[in-house]
Amino acid sequence: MEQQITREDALTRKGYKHACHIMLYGDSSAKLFGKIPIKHIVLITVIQMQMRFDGLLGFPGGLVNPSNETLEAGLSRELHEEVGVAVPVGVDNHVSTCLSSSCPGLITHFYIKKMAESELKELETAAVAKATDHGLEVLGMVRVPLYFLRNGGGLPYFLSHSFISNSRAQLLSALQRCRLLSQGEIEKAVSQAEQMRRTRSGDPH
Ligand SMILES: O=c1[nH]cnc2c1ncn2[C@@H]1O[C@H](COP(=O)(O)OP(=O)(O)O)[C@@H](O)[C@H]1O
Repeated sequence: MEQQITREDALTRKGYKHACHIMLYGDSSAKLFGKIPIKHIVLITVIQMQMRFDGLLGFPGGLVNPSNETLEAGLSRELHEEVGVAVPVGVDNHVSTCLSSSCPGLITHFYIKKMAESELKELETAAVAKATDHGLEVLGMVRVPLYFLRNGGGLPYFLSHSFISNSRAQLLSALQRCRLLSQGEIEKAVSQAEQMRRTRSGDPH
């Protein structure tokens, strides 16, 4: 469990690195196979370093040096490199700050921004066509499937993949905070994903 601290406390601590990541999401009227409502688009990026070596998923963003720029300006700069368009981020988009348990000396800041479906689609196109990091640090943008299909398809399968740092916990708390899924649906997805992980590893417990 990551230790939560305030954004202000984080900025007074000396000797820490700061990583800022963001969940960009929006409502969608599209339907999968013409019948399963997509409801919401949640973008999450696959980052090159993790993809090359262990295939991890994470949110767009990166390291920011608060002595050179504000956390939000640094996050906007990282986003521009990764998605190829300017995405303004403000303090009002900040949702949590944690001391990383997996990476000592790292503080992770998490942000959420709601966008229009048209803006998200433009961003997905630009991420391939214009982003300087495309094919390098970022291998591609993927959408999180927020629905349930038969045999664990959709969100449970997605959650059974590997995620960098605390990004999986950030995703789950954001789904709840933004009311994109009910608490019961989130618990169902987490338990089905856990079951899949056990089945794959051959561990029945
Ligand atoms: O989506 C995320 N949520 C939380 N922490 C993350 C996420 N992605 C990466 N991190 C952590 O932040 C650190 C720096 O992130 P990233 O690799 O995106 O920055 P960089 O591209 O500037 O090197 C990583 O080493 C990892 O521990």
